[in-house]
Amino acid sequence: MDPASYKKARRHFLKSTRDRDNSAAHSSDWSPFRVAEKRFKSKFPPPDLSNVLDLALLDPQRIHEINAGGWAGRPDAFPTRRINLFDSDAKGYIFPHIPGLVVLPSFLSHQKQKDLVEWSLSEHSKQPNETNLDIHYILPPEGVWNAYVAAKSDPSLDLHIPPKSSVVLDAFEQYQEQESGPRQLINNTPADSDNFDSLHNVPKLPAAPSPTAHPSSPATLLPKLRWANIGWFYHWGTKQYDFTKGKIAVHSTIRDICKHAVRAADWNQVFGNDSGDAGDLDWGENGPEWMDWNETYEPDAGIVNFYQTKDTLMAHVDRSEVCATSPLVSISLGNAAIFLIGGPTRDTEPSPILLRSGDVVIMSGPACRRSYHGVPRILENTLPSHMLSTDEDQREWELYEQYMKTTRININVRQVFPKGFAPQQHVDI
Ligand SMILES: O=C(O)CCC(=O)C(=O)O
Ligand SMILES: [Fe+2]
Repeated sequence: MDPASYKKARRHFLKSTRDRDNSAAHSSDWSPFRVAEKRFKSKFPPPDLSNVLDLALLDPQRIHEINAGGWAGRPDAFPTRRINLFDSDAKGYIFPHIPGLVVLPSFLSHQKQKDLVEWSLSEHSKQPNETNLDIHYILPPEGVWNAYVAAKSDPSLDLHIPPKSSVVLDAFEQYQEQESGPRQLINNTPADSDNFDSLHNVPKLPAAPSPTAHPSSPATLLPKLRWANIGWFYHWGTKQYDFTKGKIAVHSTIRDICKHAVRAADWNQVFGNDSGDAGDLDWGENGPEWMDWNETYEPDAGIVNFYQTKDTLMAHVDRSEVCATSPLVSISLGNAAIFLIGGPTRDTEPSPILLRSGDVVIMSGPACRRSYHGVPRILENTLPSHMLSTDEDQREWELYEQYMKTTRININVRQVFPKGFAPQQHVDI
């Protein structure tokens, strides 16, 4: 080795050793949740999934889907219990150490999964529903997906979507631009019925558009679509809902699926006297509410998350909803993911669960509903074959298939207010 190459190789070796030592020093400070996130994020070497719960392995009809994707966990990674489901051929599972978590693998038919992908992109990701792209771009009314499809079929219809920062700002907007500093992590106060008025009165400034965004085609913006709001508007800056913008009804397709999932679960097995630790939960002043969910559960907010295979969702708690115990229903579509769920702080060791297309997760009750959770990994190349186009839908589905090859969609639906509660009657809106 010539002296220059030797020096270079040595520098590289010393640097990588130093980096390793530094990260080792930090890793002792990492919370168990952070350690798990790091482990599942790793591309080289790929993560070991032997401690990941994979309930699809219990279903002979899903063996092809599991083998084709090349990733599998274990059906017994941690203790589970089967529960009865009403009015559904699917199966339900609960977990003694996470009271209130219910997983319904394959709850949605293959056709329903395709319908929901279509709904998420074509019907929902456009005005009046807000998306992350609306913060930075003046999107056409048909939304980024439909603009992309139109340009594919006729290139003369391709658009240059202008960024908002190129638009001349009025004085008020300029003032807001100056006010908004670097992005800060906001630890929001958990909402409840007593602090509703004070949270509602916190000013909610619009997010500042990126000054570096430039005119872009729908095809370049589509992979940057990250979320689309459902129902009550969520304000990311304060992590609170903004009731001044009014309410958009939750689409009947989504509402029906969520209600069906909540009615299907036998809540007596989840929270009743024979449910072990779940019987000791602190439900707050109104006491246990699960007995009434068949009547009182009414979704009114949520988000559609779009993940490209490199994307992750860091550990968080969804605590902006006044209803702190009512079910949150979460639908997985497309590529599979590792979902981590822990406890009230990041110091609880999280349980990893492999979620596949068509699976539904319900987070409910005082413990689970306010537990840390996140998605550290989308498992690449796991789009199941039933999400590919068929002879019949070849033309319409081709672009969906292409997009979904690198995508996972999660429809995450919540209840902010008790059924029938109208915030307009409590504050000036
Ligand atoms: O993608 C998921 O499975 C979870 C999403 C989530 O936790 C959220 O949107 O709050
Ligand atoms: Fe969440």
